[in-house]
Amino acid sequence: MTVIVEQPELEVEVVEKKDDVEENELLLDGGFVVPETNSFGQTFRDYNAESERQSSVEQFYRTNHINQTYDFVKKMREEYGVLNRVEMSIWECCELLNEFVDESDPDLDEPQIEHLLQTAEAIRKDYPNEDWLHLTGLIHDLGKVLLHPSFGALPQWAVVGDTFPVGCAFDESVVHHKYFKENPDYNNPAYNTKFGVYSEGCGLNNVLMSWGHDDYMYLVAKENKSTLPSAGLFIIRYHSFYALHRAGAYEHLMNEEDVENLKWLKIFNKYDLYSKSKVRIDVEEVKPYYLSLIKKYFPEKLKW
Ligand SMILES: O[C@H]1[C@H](O)[C@@H](O)[C@H](O)[C@@H](O)[C@H]1O
Ligand SMILES: [Fe+2]
Ligand SMILES: [Fe+2]
Repeated sequence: MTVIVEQPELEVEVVEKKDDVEENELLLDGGFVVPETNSFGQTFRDYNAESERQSSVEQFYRTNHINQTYDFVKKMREEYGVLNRVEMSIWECCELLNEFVDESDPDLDEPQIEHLLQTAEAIRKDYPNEDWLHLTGLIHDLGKVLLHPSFGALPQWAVVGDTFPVGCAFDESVVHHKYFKENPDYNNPAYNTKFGVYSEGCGLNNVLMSWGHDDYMYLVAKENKSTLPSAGLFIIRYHSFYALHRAGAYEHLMNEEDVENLKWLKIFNKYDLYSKSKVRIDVEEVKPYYLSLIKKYFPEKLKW
């Protein structure tokens, strides 16, 4: 049986700068006001700025870059792709994330559930009609449950942080690129050329990405037959792929569908990144709305 899922239309709107917006804030499409500083008062994603998190974030990336090899990713995809660990609903999973703080994130030290709700609510304000995008905001980081003991308590380097393809050369634009020199694939001629094991336009679906919460959550959504549109699944799967959506690297691996979906990912990224703040959302107040979306796009219980 073929299920045809309607693709959302992308309307690009140019928004005039409002008078009441302060000079140091940037207005982007959708009307979202991008703050200049993160919850520590520093510029976003500045991996070299001296801050209380700088050195631990750098250590995080060192371990991540050394250990994310082609063989490691293959093994993890096989092991976790079978989804035989836990049965639970999407909301139960959101609650599980309450106890984790992401060690790779220079901008936020709040529990993850705060970040999920902040992202979803910020999108909802600017794109009230795209309910699939609100839900995508809510669930995009749920793959971080891999940190939980019932998922084997994976180390942070195998769960969070920016992602990148394995099986071809690591692009210079990947954060803390220098640490790849200690990755065994770095000197492997099968994996260290521009295309490596891939070919021009092969499509990201055929590219192995470093293992973490993105690809895992994509597998969960797909295997449990979520009816989210392909742009939603794409966002979940590649939202940490900053080398692509920020720096434009690896475009030679994309196919036409990727090019379309990337437009939505770029929109999504602003909300994912810039909604990080100390502003608290009242969980109980927004919960009924998100439960209704979960019901629309997911089965009651999912295999994880
Ligand atoms: O530190 C962050 C965090 O782990 C996010 O969830 C991930 O999507 C980002 O790409 C990463 O840089
Ligand atoms: Fe993420
Ligand atoms: Fe996120």
